[in-house]
Amino acid sequence: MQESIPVITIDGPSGAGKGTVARIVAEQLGWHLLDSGAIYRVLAVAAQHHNISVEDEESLLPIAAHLDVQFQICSVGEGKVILEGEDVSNAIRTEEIGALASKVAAFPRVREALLRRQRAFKVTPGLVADGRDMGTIVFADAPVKVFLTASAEERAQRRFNQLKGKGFDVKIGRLLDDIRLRDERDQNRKVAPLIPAEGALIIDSTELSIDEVVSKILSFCNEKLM
Ligand SMILES: Nc1ncnc2c1ncn2[C@@H]1O[C@H](COP(=O)(O)OP(=O)(O)OP(=O)(O)O)[C@@H](O)[C@H]1O
Ligand SMILES: Nc1ccn([C@@H]2O[C@H](COP(=O)(O)O)[C@@H](O)[C@H]2O)c(=O)n1
Repeated sequence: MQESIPVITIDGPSGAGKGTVARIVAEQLGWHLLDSGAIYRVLAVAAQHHNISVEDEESLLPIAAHLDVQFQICSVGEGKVILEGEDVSNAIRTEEIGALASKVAAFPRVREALLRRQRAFKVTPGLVADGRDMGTIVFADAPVKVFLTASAEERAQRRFNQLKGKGFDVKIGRLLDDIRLRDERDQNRKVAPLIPAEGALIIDSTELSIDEVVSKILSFCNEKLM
């Protein structure tokens, strides 16, 4: 029965550490993982491939409805994203694609078209889902909801370290501007804005290590699920 499958939702702004802690929590519990931002990023790349403007909701709809994407698990914590047969795992991780993703994500009908695909990740024994509206919309009935945040400066620094480590040529000032712009767009859009879900545990990770955040989430889970 689909209803009895537990879901932990982790929402929050870009660079707060959602993906990192979601992966660790999912590994520790042996549950499935949904990186919902990757779906919006893939849609932005697909729009580029098909020469469709990210401002054109009507033309984005058929691509969103029939997105030919596979999320392949290669080894623990490692996955490949395949769009129309092409490995786009690195291509979707740039800040440029993050910004385009937040534009396509502002369209209500695009979000609607991607709902079923996201909900299909809810399979036994459980799911850890990270994004912007996991606890408010996609899995509104989840028993455990977390809102993870950090200062914009800290998030820009983390993103800088992450992208540098992957060999991208990035500037911290530009990253901070991008993060602020994306926060603004995600928080103020008309549909599924980035806000904490009712009952969510709010964690400010500015001064916390990854392990400390994971431990807070696991304690909250124990409290809610036991
Ligand atoms: N508490 C923390 N302290 C220091 N670094 C962290 C912490 N949490 C995450 N990081 C690092 O910050 C970077 C960004 O984290 P992550 O990609 O998980 O963020 P995110 O919230 O999923 O971002 P996005 O929504 O844009 O995908 C990663 O390199 C990660 O290792
Ligand atoms: N549930 C979600 C997840 C993501 N988005 C939008 O996609 C952008 C990229 O997401 P990342 O988590 O990979 O950075 C993000 O800025 C959001 O606009 C969303 O709307 N809902």
